[in-house]
Amino acid sequence: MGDAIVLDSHPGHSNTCNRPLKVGIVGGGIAGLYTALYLQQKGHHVHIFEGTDRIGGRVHTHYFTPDRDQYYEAGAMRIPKTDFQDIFFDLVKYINKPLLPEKRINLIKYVLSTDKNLVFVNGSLRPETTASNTTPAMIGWPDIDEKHKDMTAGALLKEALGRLMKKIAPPADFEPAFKKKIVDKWDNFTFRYYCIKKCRWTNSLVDFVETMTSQTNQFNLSVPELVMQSLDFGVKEWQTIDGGMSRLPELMAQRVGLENVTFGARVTGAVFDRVVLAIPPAALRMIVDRPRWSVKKEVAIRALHFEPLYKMGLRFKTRFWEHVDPPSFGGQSTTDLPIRWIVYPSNGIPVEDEAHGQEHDQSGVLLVYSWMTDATNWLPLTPLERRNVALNCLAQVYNGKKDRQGNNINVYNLLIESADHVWSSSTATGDAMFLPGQFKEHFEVAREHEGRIYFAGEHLSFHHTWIAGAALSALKVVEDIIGVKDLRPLSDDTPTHVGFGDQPIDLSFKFQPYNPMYSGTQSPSSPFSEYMPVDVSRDWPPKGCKHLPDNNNRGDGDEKGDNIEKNDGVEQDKASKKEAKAPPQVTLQTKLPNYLGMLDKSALGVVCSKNTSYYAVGSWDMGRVGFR
Ligand SMILES: Cc1cc2nc3c(=O)[nH]c(=O)nc-3n(C[C@H](O)[C@H](O)[C@H](O)COP(=O)(O)OP(=O)(O)OC[C@H]3O[C@@H](n4cnc5c(N)ncnc54)[C@H](O)[C@@H]3O)c2cc1C
Repeated sequence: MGDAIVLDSHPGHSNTCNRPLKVGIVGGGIAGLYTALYLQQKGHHVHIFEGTDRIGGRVHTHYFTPDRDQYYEAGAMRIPKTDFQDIFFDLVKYINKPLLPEKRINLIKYVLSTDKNLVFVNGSLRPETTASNTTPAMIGWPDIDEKHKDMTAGALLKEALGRLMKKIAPPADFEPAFKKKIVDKWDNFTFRYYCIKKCRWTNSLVDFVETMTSQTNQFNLSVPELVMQSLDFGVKEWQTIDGGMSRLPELMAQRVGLENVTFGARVTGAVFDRVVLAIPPAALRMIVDRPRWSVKKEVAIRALHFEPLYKMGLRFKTRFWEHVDPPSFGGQSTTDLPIRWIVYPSNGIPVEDEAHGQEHDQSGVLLVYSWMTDATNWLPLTPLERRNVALNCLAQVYNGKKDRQGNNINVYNLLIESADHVWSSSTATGDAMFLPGQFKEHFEVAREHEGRIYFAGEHLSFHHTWIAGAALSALKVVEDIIGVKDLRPLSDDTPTHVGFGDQPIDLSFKFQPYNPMYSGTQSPSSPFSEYMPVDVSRDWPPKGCKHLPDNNNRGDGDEKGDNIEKNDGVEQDKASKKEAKAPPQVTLQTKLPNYLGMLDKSALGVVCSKNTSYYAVGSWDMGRVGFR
């Protein structure tokens, strides 16, 4: 790798590195992609290893059909227009800038709530009220004193959070004020404790406000967590991406270059030179073949708390929620049923004169959304049971409601199909939401790098639970890697490329021996195979790559493995242990095509048996990916 000169003269974008770095990034969510884009823009070489066959992580639009508006957001779906989210809006500008107008990301209005949305609590529909305008008296909530019984849930929450919010409101500088006035003072306490101790509420009043404004047990999170979350939810203007939020990570990946992304590469060991682990703690914990870090770091990785999240999208023959009285054009209905929230799509809302005129009989998708304990409850059910529960709940809410022709709404008859995502079963398990003590004890240590290993992900930002948080954590990682403070986020005024010239990257892949335990596991058949139809069983090395002759290269079929690290990460059965002396290592020179993610087991098996007759691997078995 040759020397290079600093080329960046853009203010705030100076680069103290004098050579292009080769950075491996584990995780193709927003944090990994943002890190990759920024480092590339600075002239560094990146390669993303994504464990699944899909880019975007928790930004995940499920498309039922390719037709317009026939999708639901299984992950992120809405962005508040606040200063904290500037990094998101800037990123959209950055991505859009070089694109043709018809390819650009189009932000549309997202309706958070309307006064027509329904409230279904304590067994019946409350048509006269919205969730935040409901008082304990209206719905017969037990054990509420005279002073509070006619106060709305919204006003009560404002009362509780108001004095805390004031301490961090502008002109105060958010981060120092948040640390000093909120974290230092209140981090060891739950928000429930704060409401009881400071606001003199009863537990029953806390339960009422939590039921109407959030979901079960959220108020047992730390005070700073509730403050942080309320900051962003307190605004009126919201936006979403027309055509689905997944458009953002997909376009980011295209900009990074699909040849720089390997799919189906669940990393299980880390032997990197310089690497960014842009994965949630639950996934990091499962990388067992890695260095042990300080006690505090290890505790932080174990402890940082994630809450489960659950969403189901249901596609119906009509957008019946827009036809009933009162109609819901966007926003969400609040229930205390297992589904908790019914979220109506903000995309595809008919324009006003149409809405009041003709009947809309086009199909549409709504989603049900549970958080925390309410999300956990879906876990033990089968997909069919989950759909039955969701339909039963929707039927209770829409019982007796009629469409414009006067027909009863029958959700069972109207359903076309459904899909859901139990985030507790994914590598992320949900979203970061901190318990008492975690901002103070774990947050800073969790985001510090360990030598040349860096950590990114939404949980490592003050604004966790947001896409913006993931991007902010990535920005910090880039600052740490290149040794520059206060980098400006990517935006439409970011220079397209500040490089060190076109340097080839040497990538070195070590393949684990085939583990019979995994036989029969599904092959990560990548949707990208059409772009790169390389069959390495016939064409080795793949076009554009060549073996690099070096000491570590086991491309010669030598099964002694003299210069190769012994495989210690994967359990093998006795038979294969006898034969397997060491894993083969194949060193390739770039521009490396993105071939690993699309190969099936047999193809890779052939490659490896060409090198040694003992090994067969599938890309999901690829335990170690190394950068030299
Ligand atoms: C249901 C839900 C609703 C949300 N709503 C919103 C919203 O409305 N607005 C908003 O701004 N944010 C929202 N969020 C939060 C937002 O989606 C996340 O904060 C953000 O996308 C997280 O990005 P990340 O890169 O930190 O993590 P992730 O998106 O989780 O990315 C991590 C990636 O790493 C991969 N990976 C894990 N382990 C390995 C391994 N060993 N090897 C290789 N790859 C691995 C994963 O497959 C994944 O692709 C929501 C999240 C959820 C789940």
